[in-house]
Amino acid sequence: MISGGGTGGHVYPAIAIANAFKARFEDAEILFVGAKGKMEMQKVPEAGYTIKGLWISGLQRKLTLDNLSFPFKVLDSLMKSKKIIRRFKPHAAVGVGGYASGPLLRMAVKNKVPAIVQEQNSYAGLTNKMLAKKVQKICVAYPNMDRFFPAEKVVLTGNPVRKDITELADKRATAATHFGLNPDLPVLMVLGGSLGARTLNDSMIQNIEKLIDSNVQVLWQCGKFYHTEMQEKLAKVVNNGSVKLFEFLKEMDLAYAVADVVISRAGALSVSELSIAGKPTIFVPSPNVSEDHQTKNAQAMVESNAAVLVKDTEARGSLIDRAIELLKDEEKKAQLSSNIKAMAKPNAANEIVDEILKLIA
Ligand SMILES: CC(=O)N[C@H]1[C@@H](OP(=O)(O)OP(=O)(O)OC[C@H]2O[C@@H](n3ccc(=O)[nH]c3=O)[C@H](O)[C@@H]2O)O[C@H](CO)[C@@H](O)[C@@H]1O
Repeated sequence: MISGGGTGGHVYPAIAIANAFKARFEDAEILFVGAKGKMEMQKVPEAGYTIKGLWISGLQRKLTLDNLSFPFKVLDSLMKSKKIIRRFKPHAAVGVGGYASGPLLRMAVKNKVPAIVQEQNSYAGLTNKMLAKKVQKICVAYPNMDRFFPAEKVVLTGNPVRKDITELADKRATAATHFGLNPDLPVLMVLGGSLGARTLNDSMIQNIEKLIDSNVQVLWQCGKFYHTEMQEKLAKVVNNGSVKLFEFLKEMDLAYAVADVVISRAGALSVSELSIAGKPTIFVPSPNVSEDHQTKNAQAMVESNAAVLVKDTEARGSLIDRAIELLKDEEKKAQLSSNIKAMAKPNAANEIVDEILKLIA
């Protein structure tokens, strides 16, 4: 049983673990448990798995009507989790962070189901911190996570990444055809995390003409909340077809394969995937996340000269110029590519499956 979600940064590692488990045990039965109305309720069935939804959300920092219903939601989710666990009788439960994994994993532990959590970030999330005392193992992606978790439970596996993203060699030509790009001209990919990023979108709109004049082609993922607005704004500037706007990229492997330089938020999974893909990257960490954890995620890369960091507050001014400069600098691109690749942990999903199997045994 695998539980969690809310954003791509939780959902895709969950799917990667399920796929790695299925690859070893074809007949394994896997059930996902997510939060009603959240991204996992759509993405998990698309990946071929069954998911059940709990009525659960986060606690808001200010007093809202939603907060009044929070205790009821927790109680309802705990009861529903208990029922789901009793019916499905899992051999193990894995929590990937996000609202639903709290009640599900608590109930799993209470019902003596071996339990693991997977923490994607260099700064531990609230749900995982609460579960840490109860579960048997905590699979992490960054060193020194015993600041948050009992040291004897921590295993450094890296973040589980979808298999197609670990196999990019020879996909560039197919990818260029797929996106309608000229394989001989440079490609910039702009990635705002699973939900899109206002700063990156504004920087793009302000600089479209500069990019086109520099012969740069762009794969620009703007996020579902910004799509209509960006489409309208893009229609007003001259676009010779070399700027491709997407609400959400389904074929991330192809997008990574064709990108020469990437501008990205520093969500944990983006960082892990870009490392595996070996892409020269400019990270613009989101300032809107707890404890500024995206800056911490990106910092590890920057300290190893494996990526460039531009602060969110400075992005509107200089980001696109720096990307154009980097696209032209072959030496710097090669150096960043080889250094970021050295940080990759492409076997994480399999190592997590090993940990699950040890617990079951
Ligand atoms: C705003 C916010 O709360 N962000 C958090 C969220 O990130 P968020 O979900 O935004 O970002 P991540 O970078 O961790 O993961 C994004 C995932 O979505 C996929 N993807 C993205 C765009 C797209 O068009 N298509 C696509 O498939 C990526 O390939 C990746 O697998 O969870 C991460 C992991 O806990 C945290 O580090 C982030 O700080």
